[in-house]
Amino acid sequence: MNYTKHNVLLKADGVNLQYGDKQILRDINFSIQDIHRPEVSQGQVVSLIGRSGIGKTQLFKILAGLIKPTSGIVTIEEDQHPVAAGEMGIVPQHYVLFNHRTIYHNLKIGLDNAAVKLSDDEKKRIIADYAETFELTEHLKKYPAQLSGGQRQRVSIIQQVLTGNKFILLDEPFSGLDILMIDKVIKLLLRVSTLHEQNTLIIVSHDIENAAAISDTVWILGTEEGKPGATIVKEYDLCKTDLAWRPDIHTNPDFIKLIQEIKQQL
Ligand SMILES: Nc1ncnc2c1ncn2[C@@H]1O[C@H](COP(=O)(O)OP(=O)(O)OP(=O)(O)O)[C@@H](O)[C@H]1O
Repeated sequence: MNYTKHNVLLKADGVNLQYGDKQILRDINFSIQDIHRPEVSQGQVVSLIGRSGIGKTQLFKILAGLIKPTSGIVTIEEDQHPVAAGEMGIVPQHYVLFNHRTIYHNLKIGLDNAAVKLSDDEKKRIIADYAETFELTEHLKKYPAQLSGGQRQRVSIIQQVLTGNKFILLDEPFSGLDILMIDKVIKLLLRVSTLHEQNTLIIVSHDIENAAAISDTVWILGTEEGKPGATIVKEYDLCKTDLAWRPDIHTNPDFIKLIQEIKQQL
């Protein structure tokens, strides 16, 4: 498939994390580049995959600017400034919707936090549009407890899209969802990734198959013999191997082989 890679949008440079004398992350280096595809407004979707307890959540927090690494730096956007808390949309593992507010109000919180200030009428119209596009119109007056886990997850993702942040970090976005809901969340994420050229989704997960199926790049977080802490042990560029942006990916023999290969590394 035709594509080119341009400016660096995010870079992790020599990231180390230590708690006391315990090394959690070691020398993490990767960069996300702006992908261009002819006739598609194509954003970026990358996955950081690793087994439970390896340090994914710590890396997630560093990428989000929520904790500082012991050494190294994460820089973002064209001017490559150090990331600060609040610059990335965050969809945590246990989605944090406000339980005493309706879905409408939860989505409005996203717009209230947007850099662009909008009138209440404009907010109403935008929320109605998004709800329609993402099949949530009938739920706008409900409270989070009245929705299924998958529906809440989708609201949480849309809330972050509405903030206008181009970077959205998702911690285990498929966990606790049944297969149909995973499918809906995947469709939503793919949609979000093509809403804007620079939209960049960073998925942190141990769900290899679903994460890889929507990614253009997969990094494996693992350990190396004799060395403490987790690092990127392998990078898979799925654009290069023609396994990105394919609707039929789950049945593609090369993709199935890739999943087997990744599983052996975890
Ligand atoms: N504040 C802390 N002080 C010391 N060690 C910590 C602290 N927070 C996390 N750790 C350790 O860091 C390691 C990585 O934890 P992390 O939560 O990032 O793993 P994870 O890959 O996200 O796991 P899971 O998939 O189970 O959520 C664990 O060994 C954990 O015990």
